[in-house]
Amino acid sequence: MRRRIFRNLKPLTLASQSPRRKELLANLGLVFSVEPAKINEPPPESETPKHYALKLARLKANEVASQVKEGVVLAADTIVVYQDEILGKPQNEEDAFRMLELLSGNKHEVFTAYIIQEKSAILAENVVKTEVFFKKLTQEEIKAYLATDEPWDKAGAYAIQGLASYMVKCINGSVTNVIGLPLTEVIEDLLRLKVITYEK
Ligand SMILES: Cc1cn([C@H]2C[C@H](O)[C@@H](COP(=O)(O)OP(=O)(O)OP(=O)(O)O)O2)c(=O)[nH]c1=O
Repeated sequence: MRRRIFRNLKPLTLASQSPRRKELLANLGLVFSVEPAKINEPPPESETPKHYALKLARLKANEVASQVKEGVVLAADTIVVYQDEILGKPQNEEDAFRMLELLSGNKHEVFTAYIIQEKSAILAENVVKTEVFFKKLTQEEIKAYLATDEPWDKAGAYAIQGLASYMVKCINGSVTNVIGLPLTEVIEDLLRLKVITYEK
């Protein structure tokens, strides 16, 4: 039995070090190479969260697209936003604790911006929003979670796909968007741009 819906019409490079993004695409049976973008993420300025995520995704896409010989590059950036405050990856334990205290018992937004680029031409760019509702967390619970290695490389200091899954009461929007790539939209764009097509 075949485990593949899509085949490539063009080579695809994922410009990401994120094991989650790689797994999300690999789960669909997509064929792609991985080339992490080596950029220093600048801190947010006065732009909106949506524009900040797009700015970072553009920087990543540009860096890798300038090096890739053939095909298209897919780059993305995910941020967590609580009442207009952008929560990136936590810097330290104190930072992670503060983030989880903000999210506790509240609604926040997760934005993932993605870019599909070929050489210097941006073929598609999009920002997708998901609303996430957290249960109330106790201090003891946050401490126990922070003792795991899960929060450190995640925006907002949690992983919906991991140990924090029980902390999420409900979401409004795409779950893969929270994990790092809004697959519905990304696949639609890759099909439209004829980077991939359906297997016969
Ligand atoms: C909120 C949330 C974020 N994340 C992850 C997705 C991203 O990997 C990370 C946000 O950081 P990003 O800066 O978007 O990505 P990255 O540094 O991991 O990889 P790269 O820049 O090379 O593409 O947080 C989860 O895995 N689960 C979650 O529930």
